[in-house]
Amino acid sequence: MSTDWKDRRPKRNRSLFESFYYAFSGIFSAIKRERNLQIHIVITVLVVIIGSLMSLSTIEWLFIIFAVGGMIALELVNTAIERVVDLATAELHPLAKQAKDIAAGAVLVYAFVAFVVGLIIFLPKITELL
Ligand SMILES: Nc1ncnc2c1ncn2[C@@H]1O[C@H](COP(=O)(O)OP(=O)(O)OP(=O)(O)O)[C@@H](O)[C@H]1O
Repeated sequence: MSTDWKDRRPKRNRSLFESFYYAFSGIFSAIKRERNLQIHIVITVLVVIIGSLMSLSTIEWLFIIFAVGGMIALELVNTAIERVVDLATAELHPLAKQAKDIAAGAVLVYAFVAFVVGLIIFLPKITELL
């Protein structure tokens, strides 16, 4: 079996530090270009501020961390899929459409879950304040 693809890959990471560096530069380049990711970051900051003001329990913080962290991670994966699809074809193609729409669907599902988690945690505290 040909291993030609291995020779065409960019140079392998030499150290753990370099791997982190590339991962962080990927995160920053996605944040710079993707409006949805910027919105998620703003929401995350707001949720952390509001959560701190409402003194959430440890369990509540754990759910919030999984909700917002998972949301950002999934949006990064969605962005990576969009890039690969655009790299694979500049033409309109039904499979390219499916790949992008399914990845966007995954983000939508998680966004709904995160929203429900936020409602369950914050709604009772907000109604208590009113
Ligand atoms: N190569 C393609 N072939 C067929 N349909 C495509 C292709 N590229 C994009 N589309 C369709 O257009 C939609 C928008 O794609 P586009 O790449 O412009 O935005 P996006 O980057 O997916 O959106 P966002 O960044 O807002 O999540 C896709 O969800 C898909 O339905």
